Amino acid sequence: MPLELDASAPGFEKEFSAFLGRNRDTDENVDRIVADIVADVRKRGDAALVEYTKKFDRLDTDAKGLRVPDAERRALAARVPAEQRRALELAARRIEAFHRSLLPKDVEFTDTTGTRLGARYRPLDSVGVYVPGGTAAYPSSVLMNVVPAKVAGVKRIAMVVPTPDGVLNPLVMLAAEIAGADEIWRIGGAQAVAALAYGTETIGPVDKITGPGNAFVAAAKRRVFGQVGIDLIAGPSEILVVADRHNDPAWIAADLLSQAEHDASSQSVLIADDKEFARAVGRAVESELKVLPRAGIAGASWRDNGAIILVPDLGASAPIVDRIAAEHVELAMEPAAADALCREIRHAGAIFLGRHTPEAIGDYVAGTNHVLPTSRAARFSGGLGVADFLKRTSIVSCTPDALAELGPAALALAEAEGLGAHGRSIAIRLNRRS
Ligand SMILES: NC(=O)c1ccc[n+]([C@@H]2O[C@H](COP(=O)([O-])OP(=O)(O)OC[C@H]3O[C@@H](n4cnc5c(N)ncnc54)[C@H](O)[C@@H]3O)[C@@H](O)[C@H]2O)c1
Ligand SMILES: N[C@H](CO)Cc1c[nH]c[nH+]1
Ligand SMILES: [Zn+2]
Repeated sequence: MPLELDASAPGFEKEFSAFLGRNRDTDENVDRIVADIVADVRKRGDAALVEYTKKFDRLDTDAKGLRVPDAERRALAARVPAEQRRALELAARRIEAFHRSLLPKDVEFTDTTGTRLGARYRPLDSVGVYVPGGTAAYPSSVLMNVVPAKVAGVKRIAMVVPTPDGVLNPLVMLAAEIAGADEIWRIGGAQAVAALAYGTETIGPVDKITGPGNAFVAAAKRRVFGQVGIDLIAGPSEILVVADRHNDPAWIAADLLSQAEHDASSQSVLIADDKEFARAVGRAVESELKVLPRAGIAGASWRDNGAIILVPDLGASAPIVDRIAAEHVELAMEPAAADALCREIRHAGAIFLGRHTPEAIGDYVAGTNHVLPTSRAARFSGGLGVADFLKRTSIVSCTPDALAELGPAALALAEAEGLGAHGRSIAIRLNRRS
């Protein structure tokens, strides 16, 4: 059974804080293992990459064999049945359309002094896209990363994906083809992140690494940040369902398990205002676990990281939702109630409204991005978007009059900071001594 909490009970605050404080993806062990792998790949390049790929993915190849040749990609992609191809194409079109709408516009602004100020956006030169593949293949994650990178105009997109036992997934290859990845490398985990960050003899380094992954991938991204940019920490998946008693318990159970089945470290939480309904959902989860293909992973996740929280009033549950700051929040209630609660929620990666918007629709075809912040990172971060593949440059242009107006204040501040050369570079243009 998962943890059961009652928000009206006296010990709630202590138990809830302990639940929030649990660390599912940054335990010291993971960090230590990842530190060694990253340092080793940085030092020994391809030789280390090949060794770790053999150890973790059971792929025995030399460095040349790590790159997927275009012909192999095409041959595999051609095997994908028409229905799945159409589904991927539909998803790609919808993701592209939504992400085009997120493209920021350059800004130009002239203030009252005549100073021209601007901000312009330019695409990154190169990105490395991590596509998970350790326990399941994620063609949808290929689209979620590569399509926005293309919309932004990134020139070089290097995709990495682990291939357990050396098996390449045809749908992942097709998704890479549809979205337009430039390079595909069959590597994963911390070693892939390190190779993208520092480069090896065969893999050119990139400027930024994006994409979700397990705890090892998330820890590696944290570690290489600074050498390269990273998008956000998109680790083991999470779902928080706020459901009233008018839902079918089987629907809610299915939603909770949809994220539990990703990873034993995933987190599924139910917030309900009716004890009998919450119990019925718990029973429905147990019965669904008897037939689910990934029941081992989903069951472990539900029992170890799951929670059922009883609240007196769902309409007032936003503060609890915010403290969990989940990757996905589902509001399974009447549309007006869902809209009202949605307005109150401040911390969530994505919010799904109403009884007919299961989170899984956002994983695949809604058009929004499924690479979203986990481990409460929704407090300070949103999901992956076009902006992650762009950088902003500020532009400043002063006329002589504008400099004459603004210069004295800058000069005063430079003098206050004791930075003489700063002051001089302004004063010299104002024909003054500083
Ligand atoms: N938050 C999001 O937006 C989002 C989106 C999609 C997927 N996900 C998450 O991605 C993850 C996918 O995980 P996965 O494991 O299937 O694939 P993965 O590609 O993330 O990880 C596989 C790699 O992990 C490394 N690894 C595994 N065990 C290791 C060990 N003991 N020591 C060192 N390295 C080890 C190996 O190198 C292996 O290649 C799940 O946690 C899922 O929830 C998150
Ligand atoms: N739910 C995952 C994000 O947390 C994304 C995904 C990919 N495939 C299925 N689901
Ligand atoms: Zn999912």
